[in-house]
Amino acid sequence: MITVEKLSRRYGDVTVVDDVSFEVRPGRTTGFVGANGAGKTTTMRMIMGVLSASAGEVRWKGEPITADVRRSFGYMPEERGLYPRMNLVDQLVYFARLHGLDPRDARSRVDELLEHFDLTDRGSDLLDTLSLGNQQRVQIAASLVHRPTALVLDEPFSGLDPLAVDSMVDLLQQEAADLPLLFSSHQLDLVERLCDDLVILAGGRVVAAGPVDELRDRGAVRYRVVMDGADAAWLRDLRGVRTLDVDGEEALVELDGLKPAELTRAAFERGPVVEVARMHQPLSDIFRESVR
Ligand SMILES: Nc1ncnc2c1ncn2[C@@H]1O[C@H](COP(=O)(O)OP(=O)(O)OP(=O)(O)O)[C@@H](O)[C@H]1O
Repeated sequence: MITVEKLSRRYGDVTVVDDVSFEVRPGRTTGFVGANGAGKTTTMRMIMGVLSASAGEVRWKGEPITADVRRSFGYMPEERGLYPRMNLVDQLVYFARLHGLDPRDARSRVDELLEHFDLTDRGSDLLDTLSLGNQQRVQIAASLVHRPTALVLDEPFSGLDPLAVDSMVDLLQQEAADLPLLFSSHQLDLVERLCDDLVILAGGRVVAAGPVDELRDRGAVRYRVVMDGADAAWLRDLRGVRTLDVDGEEALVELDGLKPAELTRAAFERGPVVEVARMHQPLSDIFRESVR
């Protein structure tokens, strides 16, 4: 487990990361979200030791993190860092060797990853001849080449189409299922789909953190009512309900005194019903409310 404990970073008088604490647990995917400039990259750089902290510390399995432990992590930096004019095999072997794999092990690991990433036939191609999606796959492969103990990925999915995202997610789930995985992203739908835990940063501070399910449950419970061929506007006059939106046969409501079963009964009394469904609060709402 990676523990970030009261981490701060100042530039002159400006504090860009302010007393940030959270945990990244093994076997769990932790999403790191926040508006542009919230401090995500700065925090990740401090976790990786690329940038020193002004205060606070990073721990690994409860102990202060060391350079050796950091070397064992897989890191995908925001500025990337592969060599555009080097072929895939040579550069992945190079990274594996930098991490201490012997030549034979490095080569077999690279072959394994290229196969896994469906890039075997591109092994001798230069990186910059690959599509953006394939270059991102190589970036991920580079972060996995030394069989890391944890993964810290700065916007690994940016610029990818939905199918490329799905295939990257599959690969990560196969290769890194048991590892602590922290990744930053602006794609909230993706974060919602992938993450077990969430850390929301605003202005350098953690404004919400915890399991995604718990964060969702903290918000108001909403119900979607869909009538069959009848206007749903009657919900506006129902006592014990706050109507958030009505669109023809559909309405979104919050219960304000009424019980769920009473809402369902009231709907059936008004006419044919397609559904009365409890809605999870979307992550985008949690995000907006947290950073407000
Ligand atoms: N070397 C630096 N000197 C001064 N300020 C800096 C420096 N590096 C970063 N900052 C500032 O720190 C703040 C946090 O930046 P950071 O890149 O960590 O945010 P972020 O959440 O990763 O943003 P984005 O989503 O846009 O990548 C920003 O206001 C940025 O301008």
